Amino acid sequence: MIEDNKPTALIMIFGATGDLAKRKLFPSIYRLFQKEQINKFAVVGVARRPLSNDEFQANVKDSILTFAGENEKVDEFASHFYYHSHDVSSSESYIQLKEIADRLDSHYQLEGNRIFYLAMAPEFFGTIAEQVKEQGLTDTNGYKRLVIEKPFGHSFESALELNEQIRTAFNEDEIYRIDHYLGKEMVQNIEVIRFANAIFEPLWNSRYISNIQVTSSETLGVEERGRYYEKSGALRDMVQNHILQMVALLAMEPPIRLTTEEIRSEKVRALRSLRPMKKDEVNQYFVRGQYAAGTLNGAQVPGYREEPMVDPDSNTETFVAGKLMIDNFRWAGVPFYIRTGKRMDIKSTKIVVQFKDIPMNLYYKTEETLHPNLLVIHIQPDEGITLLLNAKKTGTNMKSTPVQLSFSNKGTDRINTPEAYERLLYDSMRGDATNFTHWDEVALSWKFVDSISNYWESTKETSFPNYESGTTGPKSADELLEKDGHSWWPVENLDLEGNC
Ligand SMILES: NC(=O)C1=CN([C@@H]2O[C@H](COP(=O)(O)OP(=O)(O)OC[C@H]3O[C@@H](n4cnc5c(N)ncnc54)[C@H](OP(=O)(O)O)[C@@H]3O)[C@@H](O)[C@H]2O)C=CC1
Ligand SMILES: O=C1O[C@H](COP(=O)(O)O)[C@@H](O)[C@H](O)[C@H]1O
Repeated sequence: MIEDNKPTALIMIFGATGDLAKRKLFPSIYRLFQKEQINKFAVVGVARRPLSNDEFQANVKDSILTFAGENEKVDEFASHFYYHSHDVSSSESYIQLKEIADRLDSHYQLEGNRIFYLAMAPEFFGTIAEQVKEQGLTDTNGYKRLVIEKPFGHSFESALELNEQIRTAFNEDEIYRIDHYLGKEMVQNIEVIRFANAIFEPLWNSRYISNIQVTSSETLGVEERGRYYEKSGALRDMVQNHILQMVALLAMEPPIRLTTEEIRSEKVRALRSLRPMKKDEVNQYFVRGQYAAGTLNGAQVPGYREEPMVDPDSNTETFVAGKLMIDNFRWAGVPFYIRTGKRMDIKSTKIVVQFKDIPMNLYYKTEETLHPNLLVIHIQPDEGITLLLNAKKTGTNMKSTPVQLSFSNKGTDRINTPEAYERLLYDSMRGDATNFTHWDEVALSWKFVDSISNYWESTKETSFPNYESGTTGPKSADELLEKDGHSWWPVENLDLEGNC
């Protein structure tokens, strides 16, 4: 059941001295506090390094000033934070953690509600879940919920093993698997655009849609995460989770009700319809890339193989482009093209829905430039929607020109737009699991991705590095669409300022 009143909870953050806690979690809890969406709460930070409560509170304040950009009531906010130095692999200190939790529960009247937020390396996820149960931290009168960060496994097998471990302590409806893309405003908007507009849903199928393109490009390189990324690559890091989640939202059937269960079950059905690939078909549907040195924003940047903790002969992909086919009645024959990569020319996530030309266009096609109708969903950094239509060119004799109808979130209340983590934390406190991934979605996504990664790992890509930093990726990504008579819509030109 979703609680609508101000939720109360004791939030235990495992990994409270880490990067995620500092950059995302503390500022998000602060914003909920500042907006008075929560008032009865306490946070226990857990990590190994020795810190007093005062030192930890000072770190929290520092994070708010740096990443939330405000300091109103920051002392009062930080006073809700406590610290417990604890090695999560040792069972003894969970007993002290339980004592702290029980004390804070009664001090702040938290009704026994507990959130266990795992902001740590994934190898600890299973142990923590088992220990909090064994040491009695989950024996509480209120709710107990596990919020778990990515990566959720490395393959279907490892994800299954992890899932079985955490299920010994938490039921599926108590597990909140974070996919931060599901907290983004415009990702949440996909359903509304589709299902609240009479003009789209009737056209949302293979009769009217030519292809759908999902691009998530980054300018950042692998930074300090070489150790993790070497074992992950772009396929596991971005496609298995964020990109397939966006595809599921675009492809799913309308749910019969807007409940967590119904929405998830439609997403699962869409993921089940993904066309599986045999080994010898992978190259037909997917291409991979790895960045070389290049120039980005005027500065010289190193290639992937020169990054710290990266093998100088690495076979890891930093770019993926693929063609997904969804073999069901609605989508038969419509390719969903996806691409994502690091060190590309711009930071941008966009969805472009390209509609088919209508026969009338033969009549109006007076110029080679006649534009197909496009619906562009701008996920980030700009947020909004653009619809590209054709209209009469002023003063000419029935010549057409593309025109845009644009909506930008910037113009409304962007300042108050909650960040992804803020929404997701709030949802987990309210018991709304809609924007978290269910095990069935995770399992299907891994099975799909495994068929590609197993093949890629067994074959050395001799062309690596195959794209320069600061570009749109390897040529093979363009060729993938050219084979079908399509091409990528250039995301940098499909902006909300009217350029196309
Ligand atoms: N950073 C980000 O932006 C994102 C991170 N994530 C995920 O979030 C998780 C955390 O990432 P991030 O914050 O970057 O990682 P960090 O390496 O910055 O932080 C790791 C944390 O774990 C603690 N820790 C490590 N070993 C132990 C141990 N044995 N017992 C107790 N505490 C321990 C560390 O503190 P200490 O050394 O004091 O013990 C530190 O607080 C990962 O799963 C990552 O994939 C997901 C998306 C984005
Ligand atoms: O999960 C991840 O996402 C980020 C990209 O997130 P965004 O919100 O900035 O688009 C990516 O950089 C990172 O490698 C990956 O682990």
